[in-house]
Amino acid sequence: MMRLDIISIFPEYFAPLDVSLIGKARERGTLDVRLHQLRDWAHDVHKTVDDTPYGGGPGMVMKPEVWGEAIDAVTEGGTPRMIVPTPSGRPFDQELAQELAGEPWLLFACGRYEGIDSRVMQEYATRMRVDEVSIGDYVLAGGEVAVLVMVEAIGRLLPGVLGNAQSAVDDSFAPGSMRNLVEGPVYTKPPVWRGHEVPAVLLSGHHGNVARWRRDEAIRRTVRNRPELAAALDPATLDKHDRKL
Ligand SMILES: COC(=O)c1ccnc(N)c1
Repeated sequence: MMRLDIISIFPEYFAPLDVSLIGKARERGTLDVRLHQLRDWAHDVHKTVDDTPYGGGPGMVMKPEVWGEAIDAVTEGGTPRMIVPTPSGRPFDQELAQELAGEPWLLFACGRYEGIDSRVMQEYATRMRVDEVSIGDYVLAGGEVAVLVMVEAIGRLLPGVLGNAQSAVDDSFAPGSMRNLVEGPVYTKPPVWRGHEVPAVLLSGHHGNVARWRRDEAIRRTVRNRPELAAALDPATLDKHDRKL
């Protein structure tokens, strides 16, 4: 059972976690998701959670006192792994998703505005693992959508969540045989659709040829769409493939 705590001023953003895979994992008791309204720990009449940045500049910064009270209350002295979504964080990737899927307890701190006062991360790093994590090189209005992305990527890796555990192994970027590779094209019935035929090898029933064709297509697509990943591929793999390109 993994426990997920999410602190946000927009907990309603997380309604989607009640549906589909994550919803089923919660029903099954694989995931224990707890949502918290940050403003519950802001005591002034306006429940203020932000203020102007020291040093000047645009936007607002979230106050350390409010976050400190919220995290203390939510963690009750325990030590979850704390994740703070931010554009300036370490890149979230399949490898980090796999790593986080192995954690018993995650705490997501959703920042809005220009971010959370940096002393909050400093304070909690003294007693738990704190990672600032980015889901890509673009800026959002708040961390909530990033948490939805991470929770879905992590949740589908938990035992019993995916119908077929094998599909997580074959995922694009998955550690092992798909490392630094994206998946190739997929097909289903009918065998011909508007004159477009499914590649014959996939109908051949020859598993060895199918596996080789899939790997070649994965390399081909990686070279085309993600040259920087293809550059990291074992040259022997590419070399064998290139002769066919
Ligand atoms: C406020 O949070 C963000 O804008 C954010 C969080 C995580 N990844 C990003 N690329 C942006």
